[in-house]
Amino acid sequence: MSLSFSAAGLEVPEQVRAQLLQDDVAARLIQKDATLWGPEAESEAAVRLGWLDLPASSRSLVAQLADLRAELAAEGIDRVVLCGMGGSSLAPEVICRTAGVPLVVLDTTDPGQVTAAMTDLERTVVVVSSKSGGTVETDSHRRAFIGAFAAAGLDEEQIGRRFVVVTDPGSPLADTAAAMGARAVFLADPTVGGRYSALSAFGLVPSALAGADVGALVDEAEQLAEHLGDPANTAMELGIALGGGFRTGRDKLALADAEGTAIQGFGDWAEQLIAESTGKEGRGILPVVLESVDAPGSSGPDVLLAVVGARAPARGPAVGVDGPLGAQFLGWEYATAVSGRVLGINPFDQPNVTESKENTQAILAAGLPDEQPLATVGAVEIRAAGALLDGVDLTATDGLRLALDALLGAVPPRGYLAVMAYLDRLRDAAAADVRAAFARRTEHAVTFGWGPRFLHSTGQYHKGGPQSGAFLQLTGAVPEDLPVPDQPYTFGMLQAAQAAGDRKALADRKRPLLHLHLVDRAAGIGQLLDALG
Ligand SMILES: O=P(O)(O)OC[C@H]1O[C@](O)(CO)[C@@H](O)[C@@H]1O
Repeated sequence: MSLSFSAAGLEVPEQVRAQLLQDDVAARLIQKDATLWGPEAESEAAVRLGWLDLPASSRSLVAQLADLRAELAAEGIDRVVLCGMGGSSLAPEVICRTAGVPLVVLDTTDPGQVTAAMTDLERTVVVVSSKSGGTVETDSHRRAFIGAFAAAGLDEEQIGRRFVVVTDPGSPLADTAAAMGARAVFLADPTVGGRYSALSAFGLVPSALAGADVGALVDEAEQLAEHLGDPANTAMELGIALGGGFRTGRDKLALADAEGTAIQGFGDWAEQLIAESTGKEGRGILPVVLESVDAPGSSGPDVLLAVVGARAPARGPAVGVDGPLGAQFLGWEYATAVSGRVLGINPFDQPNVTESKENTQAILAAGLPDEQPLATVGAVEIRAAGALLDGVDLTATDGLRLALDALLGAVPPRGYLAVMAYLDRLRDAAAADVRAAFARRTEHAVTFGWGPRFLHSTGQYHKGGPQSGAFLQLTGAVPEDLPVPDQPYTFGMLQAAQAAGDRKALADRKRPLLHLHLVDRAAGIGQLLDALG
């Protein structure tokens, strides 16, 4: 089966469909017509449409990866750790979860989570994936693992053999990989952007090494690719729904895996694709990843529900996209590119992501800010930007709830609340429950992201999209920090600088922001959930 599309209760302005048809968008897209997104996007689009070729061009990787997996297995190496951010790790995570094979994904700077990944080293291979080769999180992971292997007694040559690298040709990481004698280096197609790279070496290498059937993924995508020139193909229908939903005020896309579907966690991948592609120039579609189809936030006046792995629920407004994972990846990429044309933006750049990165670097160089809490309630230090908490009695017994209510009250009409947790997403997993707890208390869309991972995803939308967000930042105490070898900072300092850098980017935009620092993470999360009822 390829991909099927269904919709319920969604009224798409006829003009959206008619215009796409009249402009011959389906045929022009598969011919890689870089003029589809306007003159300003043309030069970027000209070097960003290679993802359309991947169902054919990635096939040669399949046998090569099976051989590499067998070679590693023969040496007793069967545990795969993937270091990569955003487009360099989100697809492998969905692929491996869906296939039910273990893959340790490191897309964090949390010292506890990084330390916990450095176990079972005798059977571990580390895949370092970075398109640019310059992403600080990924480079820090690479350094930490080199240190850990050395501490375990491996010599330089043996250490190099524990690394597999995926990067673009000519990137600094390609040089580093050669210098460290990496076991294998996969140079990806540079005309494929990070969030469109699921079916490239970025998606396939770690997944295949972990044991997923990547040949099947390529087959599934290829079956859909054959139809993409058809003006009424299913991916085009999805693109029309996304763009048409936006035009009718449904600019929040609630994403859920269908109950019982084999596909696991698709929303986290689609979130980056949609947020980074469309959230710019003051507009965009905000993806809201739901815990289930019926979770709070699945409906609302500005919400379009998208169910992955089933038909659209009759209650609508909703779309359903059914079909295997390989086809889903390609179909959503195509639909996002189409919706970019409807929105009138360039779906291939991420102009506001560098800002937080630059803030992080500046803070690391200048030293972390010394911020004093406005109040401490149990395990939670309350900090805020601007006048958000003016007049709020934080000394009251329910001071924390009052602060949270003040934040909710600051969400503008048709706005959203973003919860951003710079915590350990395994040990502090309960923090994610905050999303549904908030969503039960408000009509506004509520999103949740783990920092710094969301900086490479919804972070673009927060800063480049409509300025209608209110933000809750969670940070936590670091009981045991971890050095980043040969750098003047630790993981804990990097994590804190990333959080502070993003606070600055949001404060510069005068966005309402509440910062809660959990001096005891588990107790603080519990308190927060209690306060939200
Ligand atoms: O693969 P890289 O270059 O390390 O980038 C990781 C991620 O960072 C971003 O470039 C921007 O945050 C994403 O678009 C990308 O997927």
